[in-house]
Amino acid sequence: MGTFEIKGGLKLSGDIHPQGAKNEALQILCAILLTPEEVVVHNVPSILDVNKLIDLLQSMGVEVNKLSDSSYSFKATQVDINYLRTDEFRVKAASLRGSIMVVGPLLARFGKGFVPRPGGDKIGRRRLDTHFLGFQRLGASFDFSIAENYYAVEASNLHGCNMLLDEASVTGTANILMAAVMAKGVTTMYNAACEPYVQQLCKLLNRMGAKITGIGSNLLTIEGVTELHGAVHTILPDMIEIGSFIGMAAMTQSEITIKNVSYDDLGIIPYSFERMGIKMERRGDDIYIPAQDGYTIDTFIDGSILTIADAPWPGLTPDLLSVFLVVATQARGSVLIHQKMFESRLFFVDKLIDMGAQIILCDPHRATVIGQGNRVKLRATVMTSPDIRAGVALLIAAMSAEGTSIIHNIEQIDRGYERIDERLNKLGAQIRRIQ
Ligand SMILES: CC(=O)N[C@H]1[C@@H](OP(=O)(O)OP(=O)(O)OC[C@H]2O[C@@H](n3ccc(=O)[nH]c3=O)[C@H](O)[C@@H]2O)O[C@H](CO)[C@@H](O)[C@@H]1O
Ligand SMILES: C=C(OP(=O)(O)O)C(=O)O
Repeated sequence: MGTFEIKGGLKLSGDIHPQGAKNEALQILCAILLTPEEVVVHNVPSILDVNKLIDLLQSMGVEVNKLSDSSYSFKATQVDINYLRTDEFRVKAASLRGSIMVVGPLLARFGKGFVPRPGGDKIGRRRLDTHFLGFQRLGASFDFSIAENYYAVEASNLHGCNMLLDEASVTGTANILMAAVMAKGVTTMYNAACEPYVQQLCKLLNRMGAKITGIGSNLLTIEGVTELHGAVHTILPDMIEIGSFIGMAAMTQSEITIKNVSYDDLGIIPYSFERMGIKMERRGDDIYIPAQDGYTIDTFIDGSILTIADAPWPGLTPDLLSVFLVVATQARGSVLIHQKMFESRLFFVDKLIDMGAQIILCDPHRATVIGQGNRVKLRATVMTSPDIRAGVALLIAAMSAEGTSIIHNIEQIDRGYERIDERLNKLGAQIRRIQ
C-alpha cells in the first residue's frame, strides 16, 4: 500500500498542464480492437488504469508501440479470443472498470466477447444491465455465470434496431456504440450518454469509417458499416483533473494557471466552481486562478442554501463532487452536496470531520457542509484513500491543513492522476511518496 506524506499550508504558484482524460482513454483504447489497421493515439495519460488496459490489450495479442511519453500506436491484427477465457485475463480485467469496454468491439469484430465483473471504484452498486440489454437488442445472446462471475455475449450477426437505454450509462453507451458501428442496418440509441468522452469516441469511430450522427446529443444514429480502418486520435485534457486543480488552488489560496484546458469541453464545471465563490478567468484556452483570501458560496435566487448535485452530461459530473465538498469546508457559507448516482462515495467525510470540518452526512447521498472560511484551518491527520476522487479530495485537504498529513492507499489516486506528487511539487507543494 503506497503512502503520501504531505506538508500542509503551502501556497502553490505557476503553470500546470492537465493530463489526457482517463475515462476517454479507456474508451479509445478499447476502440482500437475494431480494426486490424494501425490506430495512433496521442495524449495518453500514464496512470495505473490506462497502463493496465494497455497491458491487457498487449496480452490479447495487440501490437503496441510507444512512440513518445504520451503517444502510442496500436495494431489489433491478431487478437487471441481464447486468452479471454484464461485466469490471467480474469485477474487483469477484473482490476479496472474500463475493461468492460472490450466486449462491444470484440462482439462486433469476432462475434463474441467475455469479461469478468470489472473493477473500478467501490462507490456503490455499479450495474452493467445497460451494456448487456443493448447487446441483446442488437441480436446477441447473453449469459452471466454467477458462480464464475463472468459475462458472455455471442452473435453470428448483429443487426441495427431502435433502442432506448434504461439509463444514460457512460461506459454502457460506449460499449453498445462500438458493437453497433458494424451491425447490419441502422441503430438509433436514445437516452445515450453524451459526455465529452463519448463524443470523442464517436469522432474517432467516424474517422475510422463509422457513420454516426447526433454526436453530443442523447440520440445517436449509427449506420452500420462492414469494416473500420486505422486513424489518429488525440485525447482531450482530463476535465476531472482540471476541476481538481481549481479546487486545490482555491483551498490553498494559490495563484495558478491551468494550461490548454479545452475550455469549451468543460461544460458546467467552471460555472459550478464560480457558484462556490471561486474567482477564475478564462485566458484563451487556459484557466487563470488568482490567489484569493477567501470565497463565499452563492445562494439560490431566493436566498436558500445552494445545492451542488450530479447529473448526466451536460449536468455536473459525479466525479467532481468530492472535490466540491472539500472546497466547501473552507468557504464562507453553506452548501448541500447531493451525490445522486453513487451511494457510497461520501463516507470519506468522516476524515474531513476529524480534520475539523463542519459537515453533516445527512444520508449516503447527501452531505451539508458549513464552510468555516479561513477562520478555522483544517488539522493534519492520518487517513486512507477509499476511492480515486475521495483520495484527491483528501490530498487537497491535507495540502491546505496545518501540519503534516499521511494518506495511505494512494494507488487509488495513481489510478487516475499522473505523477501527481512530482507535478504538484513543481508548483511548490511538498508531497513525499514514502512507500
Ligand atoms: C471508466 C468510466 O468511464 N467511469 C465513469 C463512468 O462509469 P460508468 O459508466 O460505470 O457509470 P454509469 O454511467 O454506468 O453510471 C454510474 C452510476 O450512476 C447511475 N446513473 C447513471 C445514469 C443515470 O442517468 N442515472 C444514474 O443514476 C447508475 O445507476 C450507476 O450507479 O461514468 C460514471 C458516471 O459519470 C463516472 O462516475 C465514472 O468515472
Ligand atoms: C469512478 C471513477 O472511475 P472508475 O469508473 O474507473 O471506477 C472515476 O474516475 O471517478
